[in-house]
Parts: sequence; structure tokens; C-alpha cells
Amino acid sequence: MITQDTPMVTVSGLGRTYGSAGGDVHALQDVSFSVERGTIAALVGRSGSGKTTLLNCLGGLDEPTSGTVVVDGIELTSLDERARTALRRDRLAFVFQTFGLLPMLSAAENVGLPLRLRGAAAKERTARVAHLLDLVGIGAQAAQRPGELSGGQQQRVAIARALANSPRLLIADEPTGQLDAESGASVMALLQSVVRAEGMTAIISTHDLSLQAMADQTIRLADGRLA
Ligand SMILES: Nc1ncnc2c1ncn2[C@@H]1O[C@H](COP(=O)(O)OP(=O)(O)OP(=O)(O)O)[C@@H](O)[C@H]1O
Repeated sequence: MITQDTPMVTVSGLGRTYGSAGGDVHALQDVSFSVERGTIAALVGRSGSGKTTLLNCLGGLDEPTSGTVVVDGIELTSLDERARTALRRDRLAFVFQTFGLLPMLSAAENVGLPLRLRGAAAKERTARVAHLLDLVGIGAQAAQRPGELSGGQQQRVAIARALANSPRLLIADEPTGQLDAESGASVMALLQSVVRAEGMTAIISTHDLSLQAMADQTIRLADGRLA
């Protein structure tokens, strides 16, 4: 039975090996940890230490070679692709370094896209989008396209979009990697405040020391292993 005490994420003995021309690459080896509900975990490690691979395995975007990943009481490795897609849509949200916004859509349309895909009524969509844009502080830029926004503003739109379907778990891969120090800090502060306000759980990979300071837990990887 899932209770408030069940961790949001439990990773056990996780391994991911990629075959490559130069031989096998052990991107992750025997990684185990858990993340409690309502907390923020910072994922840190040098370039190539396995952070993206780990986040992709957590989000069901990549399949582990060994071990298990349990998200919100559901073991991902036991699901078929269709069930994994449903889990991603209903419970998870992703934020990437490169924002991933659709260039031809306005900020508001980008944020409304997950609601549209879920079949939400137009009235509900409009209200939720306005709320989310205000929440991330870009209500005034609702009609602008990504190309007309700064990097920090684009990441705010991406965060608002990630929150659209009220996910349980937010997975962010270096969300401030493309931003200057000042906008990076403000995006991190925003992420922290929305995750706390919505009672979500977040796992955020970062090189940013200030995020590590504000996280409840730090998961440190070195050469694919927990350090
Ligand atoms: N699809 C793939 N095929 C082969 N090797 C891969 C693949 N994806 C990742 N790797 C290798 O796995 C290791 C871990 O990569 P990963 O991208 O997870 O690291 P990272 O910590 O996210 O790095 P960065 O901070 O630079 O993004 C690296 O050695 C990488 O070259």
C-alpha cells in the first residue's frame, strides 16, 4: 500500500550499460537511493558521471540494464511502453536545459499544450494557463513566442508547462545550464518555491552550488556510481 511515508522514488541496484564501438560504457553501476515525498534532491557529479542517464531511467525515457526504479509505488521496469507513457503523462514532468518549447506557439499556448493533449475544456485551460504564467512571473509575456523571450523567461515558460498537469514528480536536467548566473539563480529559486508550494517532489541535476544548498538531499555520482 502506498502511504505518505512511501518514498516518491526508490532506486535499487540500478545499472545502465551502453554498447559502443570502443566497448561497453557503464553509465550507471549499482546505484541505490530513495527520495521522500515533498522533498527536493539535487543530483550532482562531473560531466559524464551519469546524471542524464539516471534522470532518463527515473522518467522512463531509458531502460536500465539492471536493477529497479519505483516511482510513486509503481515499478517502471515492469511496465510496457504504453503504461510508461501514461505514467509520464499523468505523474511526471520534465524540464530540460534547452527548454524544449515549440517555437511557433506563444508562451501561453506552450503552457496549455499538456492540457490540450489531456482534452481539458477551453475554459479550464485558459484559467489554468493564466494562473501558471502568473505563478512563474511571466503573465505579461503570455502572447510572445519563445524566440521573443530571454533564456530565463523561456525556462519559466517550460516550468509552467511542466506544472500544467499537476505532476507528482518533477525531473529537471540542468535547468539553469544555459542561463547566466543571475537568471539561473532566479529560476532555481522559482523551482524551489513552486515545488514546495505544490507539495511536489523534485530531482534536479545541477552544477549549481546554491541549488545544492537549498535541496533536502544531495545525490552525488562519480563514474556512474554513488560517491
Ligand atoms: N546513448 C548512449 N550511448 C553510448 N554511451 C552513452 C549514451 N548516453 C550516455 N552515454 C555515456 O554514458 C556516460 C554517462 O553519460 P551522461 O550523459 O549520463 O552523463 P552526465 O553526468 O549527464 O554528463 P553531462 O553533465 O555532461 O550532461 C558517458 O560516458 C556517456 O558517454
